[in-house]
Amino acid sequence: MTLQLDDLRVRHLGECRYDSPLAEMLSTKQTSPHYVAEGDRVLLEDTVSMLAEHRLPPARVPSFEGAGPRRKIYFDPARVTAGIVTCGGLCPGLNNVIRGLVQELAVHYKVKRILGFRNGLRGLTAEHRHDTVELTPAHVRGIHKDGGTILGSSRGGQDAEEMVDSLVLRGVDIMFVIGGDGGMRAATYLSDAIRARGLDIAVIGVPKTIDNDLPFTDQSFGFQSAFARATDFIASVSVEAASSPNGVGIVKLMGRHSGFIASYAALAANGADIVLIPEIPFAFEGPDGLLAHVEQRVRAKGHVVIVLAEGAGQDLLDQPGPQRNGRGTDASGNVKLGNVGELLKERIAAHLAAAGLAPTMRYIDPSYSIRSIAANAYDSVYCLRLAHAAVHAAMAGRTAAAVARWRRRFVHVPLSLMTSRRNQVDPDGDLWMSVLETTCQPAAFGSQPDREKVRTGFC
Ligand SMILES: Nc1ncnc2c1ncn2[C@@H]1O[C@H](COP(=O)(O)OP(=O)(O)OP(=O)(O)O)[C@@H](O)[C@H]1O
Ligand SMILES: O=P(O)(O)OC[C@H]1O[C@](O)(CO)[C@@H](O)[C@@H]1O
Ligand SMILES: [Mg+2]
Repeated sequence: MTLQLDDLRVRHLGECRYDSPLAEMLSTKQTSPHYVAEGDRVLLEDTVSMLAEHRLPPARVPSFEGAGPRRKIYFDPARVTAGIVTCGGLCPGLNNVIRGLVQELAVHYKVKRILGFRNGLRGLTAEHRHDTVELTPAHVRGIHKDGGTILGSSRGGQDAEEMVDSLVLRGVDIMFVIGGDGGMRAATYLSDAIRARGLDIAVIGVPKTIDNDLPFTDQSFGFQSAFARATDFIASVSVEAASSPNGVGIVKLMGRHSGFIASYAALAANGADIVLIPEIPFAFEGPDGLLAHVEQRVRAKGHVVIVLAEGAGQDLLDQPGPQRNGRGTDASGNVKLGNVGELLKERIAAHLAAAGLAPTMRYIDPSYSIRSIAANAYDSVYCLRLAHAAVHAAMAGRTAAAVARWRRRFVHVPLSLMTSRRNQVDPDGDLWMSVLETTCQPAAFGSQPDREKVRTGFC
């Protein structure tokens, strides 16, 4: 199914009748390479051939509504209450987004009441709906220097109707949901339940996750900070491996079912011999299997460095059964991953010993170390600008939408699209080509069962 222009339209709560306090700032604004004027749109596709396939005039090809302040807004700032919640795994930049939201709401729109709901969407259940914190610029002044989230986060499913009751009881007009695929899914259910009740409450998602597994955004915030931190561990394990006879350095990195952190960290560290990601299955055995390649690298250079995405090789661990992997799911329904790092260590150590290359194994699993840090400079700016875009969207009455950066422009993406599929590394894309060019590893290790085609199109 090819996306059409109407698939990318964002819902508006109604006519914007109030003058925006930022209207004066907009008087001279027009579209340029550095600004998307009100009413203009950002193309979904950015190559001549992809655009030509539509055989449509520019105004009809799929495009996103540009983000940014509007001259007229839907809500009366003097009477608005905003709510903020952070959900799912921690991610560098969460506090930066909270700070940006509060600053833009309070300072520029003069919104007087901003409620922080605690510990993820459980903070919107009947049990916790009154345990909120009033957020003011003074309260959030220095939080951007800290990792984590001052509001707390959690996993688990909550009832949409119960959450809507909380918004009504607390008088919330705008709800900002900062979350990953799960959080965006929850925001979708929340806005659906609000619409079914005919309520005038805007729900705006701010996509978040170190995994970068969200579609329709160039990168999710926190991803750059996480993979930058991961390069430190790759550097350490490379030193250990290079300083030991038949050294084998392995770093296992987060990313769930997407291999972006492993791919980018390996490219940034630029010293890995092998990168293993969930999107590309691998076999241990056989003349072109992984073990033969590891042995060849150890014989050639005396050591080997492997960057392993935590979601790689799950098929080698999976047992048949209802959850496919037999390990069940977490409170949010995410499949629990098996420890492919342990399997890799065992198989490589045994193979090299049998080949007469007694190995020195060095294994690092940074785990939470790459996501509990503060945002780096890039993500700090990105988070602040996403927060500004989210406030402008909400005040202009947009809802059931996320703010995202798409081809360098800030845009509004319907939540239904944000949850339509998982963003994964395209085995036929240029990122993976760069990894192969850097590691000189083969495109595949061992004879592959038919690889589950990674859905990398727009839909
Ligand atoms: N299928 C779902 N239906 C309703 N709500 C959901 C669903 N999945 C997740 N949620 C809600 O979203 C919250 C966050 O989801 P999850 O724990 O999967 O993390 P996430 O938002 O995907 O972030 P990350 O991927 O960075 O960990 C959950 O606590 C739950 O409240
Ligand atoms: O926070 P938990 O429940 O330990 O889950 C860890 C998962 O969360 C993430 O950090 C973000 O989704 C994944 O990369 C990782 O697999
Ligand atoms: Mg997720």
